[in-house]
Amino acid sequence: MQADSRGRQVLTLKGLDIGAGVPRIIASITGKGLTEAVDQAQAIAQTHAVDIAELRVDCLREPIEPMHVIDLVRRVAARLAGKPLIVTLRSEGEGGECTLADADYFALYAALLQDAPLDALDVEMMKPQAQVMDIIAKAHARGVAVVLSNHDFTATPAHEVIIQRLRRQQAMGADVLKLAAMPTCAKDVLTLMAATQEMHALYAERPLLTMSMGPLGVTSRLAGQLTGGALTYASVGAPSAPGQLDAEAVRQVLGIIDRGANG
Ligand SMILES: O=C1C[C@@](O)(C(=O)O)C[C@@H](O)[C@@H]1O
Repeated sequence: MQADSRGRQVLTLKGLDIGAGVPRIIASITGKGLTEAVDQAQAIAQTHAVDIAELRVDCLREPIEPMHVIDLVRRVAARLAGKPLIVTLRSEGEGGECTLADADYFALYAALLQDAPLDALDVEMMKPQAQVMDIIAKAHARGVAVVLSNHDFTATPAHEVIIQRLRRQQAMGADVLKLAAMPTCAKDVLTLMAATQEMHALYAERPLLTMSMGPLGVTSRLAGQLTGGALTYASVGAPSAPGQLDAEAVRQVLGIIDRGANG
């Protein structure tokens, strides 16, 4: 990690700087089985539009057993042509398909940290705190970055609550601060963007990854240059959440905004 004069750190994963310059683009691998997941990894490797892959382990239809998932992560990582890999188990309560008990969620993450070639791990901040802190320590001991995440698929928290959660993630030791919320009106999208901008301007020492989901929220996924968001999700094939745009289109729009903003 390098830091600027205000203490903002740039996270580097596999030589890719996150938190400086144009926002980085993440695409999710949502395959229901090994072959589909590996094919998606290959497609992500081949497009210049995507910087980072996220493997959504919760989308697997096969039993989520450590040996099986470790093998999957190895095969996916081998196809990514050097692009960094985030591994995510998204719980049902946060918009995913993982129904594992917390003990099994953390046991699987601990097993992956032992044996799988991942660059970052997505950990839901609202899980039991002692276990969250333990897995953060384990990840850091292995040189794996932690994305602490929080999702609200029904509403957008108030401006102050968004900032509080992102600050808490930072205090807990996150390397990336992530919050996704569902807007019910245009103002909710502006709330998410304004809270991100304030967090970036006043408090953030780590890269920010925030989004307002669904069709109403698409502007938030393109607004990192304005709000200070360092990363955004976009799709290669099937989106992994509502409102994700095609990665090629997002790459173009981010380039246009960057050229306009930097002359
Ligand atoms: O947390 C997120 C963000 C996301 O939900 C989105 O809205 O783009 C997509 C998920 O795959 C990812 O894990």
